[in-house]
Amino acid sequence: MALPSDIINSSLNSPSVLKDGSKLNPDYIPERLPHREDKLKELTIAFRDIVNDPGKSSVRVVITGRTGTGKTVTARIFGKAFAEQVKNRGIKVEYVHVNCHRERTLYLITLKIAEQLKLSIPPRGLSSQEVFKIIHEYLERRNIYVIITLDEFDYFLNSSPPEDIYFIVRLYDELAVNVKRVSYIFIIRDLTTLSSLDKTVRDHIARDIIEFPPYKSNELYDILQDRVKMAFYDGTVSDDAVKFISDINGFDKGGSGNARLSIETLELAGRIADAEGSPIVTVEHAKKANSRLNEEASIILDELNYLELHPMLLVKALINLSKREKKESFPIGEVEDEYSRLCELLGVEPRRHTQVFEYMRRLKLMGIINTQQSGKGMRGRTTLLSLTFPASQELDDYVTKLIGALKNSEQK
Ligand SMILES: Nc1ncnc2c1ncn2[C@@H]1O[C@H](COP(=O)(O)OP(=O)(O)OP(=O)(O)O)[C@@H](O)[C@H]1O
Repeated sequence: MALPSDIINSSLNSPSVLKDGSKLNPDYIPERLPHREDKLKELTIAFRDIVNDPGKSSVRVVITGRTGTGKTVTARIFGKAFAEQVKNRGIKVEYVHVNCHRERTLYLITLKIAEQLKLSIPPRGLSSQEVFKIIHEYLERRNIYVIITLDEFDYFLNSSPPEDIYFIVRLYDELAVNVKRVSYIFIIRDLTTLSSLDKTVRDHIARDIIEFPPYKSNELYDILQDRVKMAFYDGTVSDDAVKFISDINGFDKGGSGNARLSIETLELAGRIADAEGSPIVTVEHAKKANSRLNEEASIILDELNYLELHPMLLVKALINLSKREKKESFPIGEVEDEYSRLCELLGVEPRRHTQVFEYMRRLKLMGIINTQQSGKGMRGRTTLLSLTFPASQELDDYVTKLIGALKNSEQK
């Protein structure tokens, strides 16, 4: 029988179909954007006043569309390329991208903007409004215009006090300046979020709406082929495998039209091929990857369907924390705080601690969460909670939808 060290060494040296897996990473920014060229054009037209009549207006564009339709990547590529191109025409534009789910408050968003502009802000004592003023003065001094993308802006709209929303979108009512240097791209997954806003605020956001439709199968095929070239060795991915993934996800063939999920399937197919020692990713590997990803999702979705409102809110609290903090497990107290915040947002009374405990026990039995005791490092010992599944955007959307339905049925 082989020694563990031999097994490890031979596996470390075993060949892989992947030449550069980082090109399949969700944060990787590709050079080309197949099938989003028209969106780059629309964005350029929307922002060209910055070049034609600098400082006259503050441009506002909303990008909307389902998950995985390229909203984030298109905004980033547009911002960078636009700044580069207008530089040749003598105009200084900086692009700033802030994720409102990660930066949860107006203050954190403002600091992030300053940080990306490489502007140092005193650590304490300033309000968001004051920081914004410093940012504007800096732009003025250097004659810079800035395009700020506020990604997952739905989250900011749903969780911020009205005065903060008002401030950020009606910026030029608050700042007494002649030259408007700040323009925005708002990325909003669900446009109905806007309907709850006051008209005077809404009109400052929804001036120009660019919709990103879910991808059709031939579009996913082109996107995947680009990634195959970048991430895999020549000739190691069969055309049938790519075709299978694009057909199963293509919106015109009943799929979700999600490029992220398609790329994730391609990557998993590659890893399965490696694990089986196959020099080629075949359609069988693609099928296995697809059913593995779907199986995981469907078992969890099934379980979630049976939850009542409050346990569901606990799941949502864990999803929020996992996405925000990029960690997996959280002390029970933190989960309860996030849960209480969600209850407040929804206008429902949070359950008492003992009841929450009972829900957690049940969620554990259902296989939805894991619990473990923290090590001694933390103050005393505490229970750490984690989800048994990745906090993907699809799941987040699904849970949010179920919460909405449960809340409505409670009110009836
Ligand atoms: N047209 C495209 N060409 C190449 N890659 C793409 C394209 N569209 C999307 N992608 C890739 O698909 C993944 C998801 O895209 P992105 O994060 O931009 O979607 P999104 O619409 O912002 O999703 P979400 O609403 O979930 O945040 C990323 O890895 C991105 O690089």
